[in-house]
Amino acid sequence: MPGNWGHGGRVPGAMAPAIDGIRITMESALTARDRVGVQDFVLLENYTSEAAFIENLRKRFKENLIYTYIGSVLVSVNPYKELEIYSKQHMERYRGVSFYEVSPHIYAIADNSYRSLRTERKDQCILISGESGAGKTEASKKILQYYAVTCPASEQVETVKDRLLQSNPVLEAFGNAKTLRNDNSSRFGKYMDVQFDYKGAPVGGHILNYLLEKSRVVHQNHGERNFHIFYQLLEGGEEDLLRRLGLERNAQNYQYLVKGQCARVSSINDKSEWKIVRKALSVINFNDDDVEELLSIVASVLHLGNVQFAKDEQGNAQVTTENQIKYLARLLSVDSTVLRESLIHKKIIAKGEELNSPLNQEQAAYARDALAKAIYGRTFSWLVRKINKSLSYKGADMHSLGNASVIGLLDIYGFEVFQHNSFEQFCINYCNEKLQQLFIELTLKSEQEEYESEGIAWEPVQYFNNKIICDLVEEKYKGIISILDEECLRPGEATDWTFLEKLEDTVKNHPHFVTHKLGDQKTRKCLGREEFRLLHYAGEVNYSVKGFLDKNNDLLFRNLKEVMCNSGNPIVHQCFDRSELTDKKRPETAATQFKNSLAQLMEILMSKEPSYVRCIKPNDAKQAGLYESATFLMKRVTIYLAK
Ligand SMILES: Nc1ncnc2c1ncn2[C@@H]1O[C@H](COP(=O)(O)OP(=O)(O)OP(=O)(O)O)[C@@H](O)[C@H]1O
Repeated sequence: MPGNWGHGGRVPGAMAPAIDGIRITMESALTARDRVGVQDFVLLENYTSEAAFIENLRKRFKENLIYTYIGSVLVSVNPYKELEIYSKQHMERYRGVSFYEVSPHIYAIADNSYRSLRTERKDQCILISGESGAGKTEASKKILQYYAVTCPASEQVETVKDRLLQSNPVLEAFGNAKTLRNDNSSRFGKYMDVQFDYKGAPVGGHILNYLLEKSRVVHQNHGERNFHIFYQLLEGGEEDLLRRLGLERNAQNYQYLVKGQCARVSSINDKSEWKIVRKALSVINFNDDDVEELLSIVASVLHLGNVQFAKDEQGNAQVTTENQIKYLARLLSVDSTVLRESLIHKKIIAKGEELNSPLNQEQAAYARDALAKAIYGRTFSWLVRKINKSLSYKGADMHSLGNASVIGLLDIYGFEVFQHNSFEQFCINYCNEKLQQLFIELTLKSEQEEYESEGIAWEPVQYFNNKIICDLVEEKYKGIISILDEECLRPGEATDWTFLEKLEDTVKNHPHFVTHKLGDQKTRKCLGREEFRLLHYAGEVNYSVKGFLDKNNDLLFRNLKEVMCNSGNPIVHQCFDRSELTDKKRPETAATQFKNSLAQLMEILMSKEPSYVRCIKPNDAKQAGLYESATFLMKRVTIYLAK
C-alpha cells in the first residue's frame, strides 16, 4: 500500500480496530528484540507527540533497530557502522512477505514496490530523502542489491544486474566528494529507472542526472575535497599511466586539490577505491581506449589548475607555465598555441569584425577555471550517457517488457544549510521544496480529499503547504529564478548586488523572504548585507548572492569553446558540439535548466506509485551509536511526519 498515509490507507485515530489487528499481526511475528519501542509510529499511544516520536526512535536506535515505519513511510536512522542486517538470508526473509509481518526494513520497501509492480501492474518509484549524510545513497544501493539478489535471473539478466550495481562506484568516483557533512557526499542528483521484463527480471536501467556541483572542481571549502576520482587516480594509478598523463603521485602538487587542505582522509582509501572503479569501468563496457581518453580529461583538469599567469608591461595576462600547456595540448589533443592564446584572449565582434581582446590576469584565471568546470561537468554528463548505453534494454522487442515495467529510485541531494550558502544550496534546497510539494500532493492532500469524497470520518492532519515557497522561487516574472535570469540577460552593468536590489524590490512583502535591508533589528544581526534569507519548509537559510550571476550564466568564452570543439579526444569532441558556435540563441541559464529538469522529474514521479524512505542523521559527528535528538532535520522530520 505505498503512498498511503497509515495502515489501511486511513489516518491514524479513525481506524482503531484495524490498527489493533495490525498490532497483533506485527507483534506476533516479532522476536523480543524487535519489540523495542513500537515499530510503527502509528501504533504509539501518543502518536502526535514529538517527544514520544523522538524517544521511540532513540530507544530503537540504541538497540541497532534503525528502521521504523510511519504507516508505509520508512524512517531510517544512519547507524554509521556496518550492521548484520543485509545478508542474503535477510533478503530472503522479506521476499514476497507482507509489509507488516516482518520488522521494518529497507528490503520490505523494496519488496513491496516490486510486488505492487508485479501484481497491480503499475510503475513504481521509491523516493529517498534526508539531509546530507543521512544515508540516502546507501539506501538506494541496498535496494538495488535486493533486486539483484532476489529477482529472477538468466545469463543476460546477470550482466544487467552487474552493470546496474557497478555503475555506482563509477558515478560516485566522478560525482561524489568529501564534504564537512559526509565523507562520500553525492554532489549531483540521481534518478534511476530499473526496468523489469514480464517475468519480473531486471533487464535494463536508465539514469537521469541533475546539476553537478561543478564549482567544486576549482574550489573547495576548508575541510572538503574535490571529486574522489582525482585522488583515486593519483593514489592508485599505475606508474606507466601517470607518466603518460604527466602526473605526479602527490595531490599537494595540484592547485585544484589543495584548496580545502585535506587531500588525505582517514576514512577513505583512495588506492583501493581506484581498483574498484577501474574494475567497474570494465563491467560497464569501457574498453581500454575509453578509459585512457576519460583519464586524459581528468588529468587535463589537474594540469589546467596549475596553469599560472603573469602580467606583461601592458598589464595583459601571459601564461608562465609552458609545461602545463604542453601536457594539455597532448591530453586534449588540441593545438598548443591556439590553446595558450585562447586562455589569455577573449574573442569579441566589433563592427562586424572579429577581434582578439587581451585579458588581464584575473580574467584569464576566470577563463581557465570556467574551462575546467565546463570540461569536467560535460564529461560527467557524457559518463552518464555512456553508462545508460551499457544499461539499455537489449531485448529483441520492447513489448516483451509488458505494460508495467519500471521501478524508479530517487536519490537526490538533501536539504543543505552551511555557514555560507550559495547558488548551489539555493538550487538544492529548491529541489527539496519541490519534493516536499510532491509528497504533499501525492499523500496528504489526496488522502484527505478521498476521505471527504467518501464521507469517512477522519482527523484533519495539519500540514504546512509549501507551494508558496515553490512559487516564490519558480514563478514566471515574479519568482527568484526569473529575476536572476533577467539580471543575467539584461544589457548594462548587472551585478550580484543589482540582483539583490531587484529581489528586494520585487518580493519584499513575501512572508518567506527577507534581507538585511528589509529585516527587523533582530534579523539584521544575523543576516549579512550581501545575503537574502528564505524561510524554507525545513528551516531558515541565508544565501550569499556572491557568484549568483556568474554561476547562473555559466559562460565559457567562445574561443575556448572553439578549441574544445576541435579536440581530437573523442570524449571532449562529443561534449562540445560545433552547433553551439553557430547557434545565435543564448543558452538557457543554469537555474532555468535546473527548474525545467525538476519539472520533468516531477512529471515522471507523478506517473508512478510512490513509496518513501526518510533518512535521518542521528548526529553531526558521523559517529556510530551517538544520537542527538536535536539535530536540524530530526526536528523537521518530527514536525512533518509525526503529525
Ligand atoms: N545503512 C547503513 N549502514 C551503515 N552505514 C551507513 C548506512 N547508511 C549510511 N551509512 C554511512 O553513512 C555515510 C553517509 O551515507 P550516504 O552517503 O548514503 O548519505 P547521503 O544521504 O546519500 O548523503 P549526501 O546527500 O551527502 O550524498 C555512508 O558513507 C556510510 O558510512
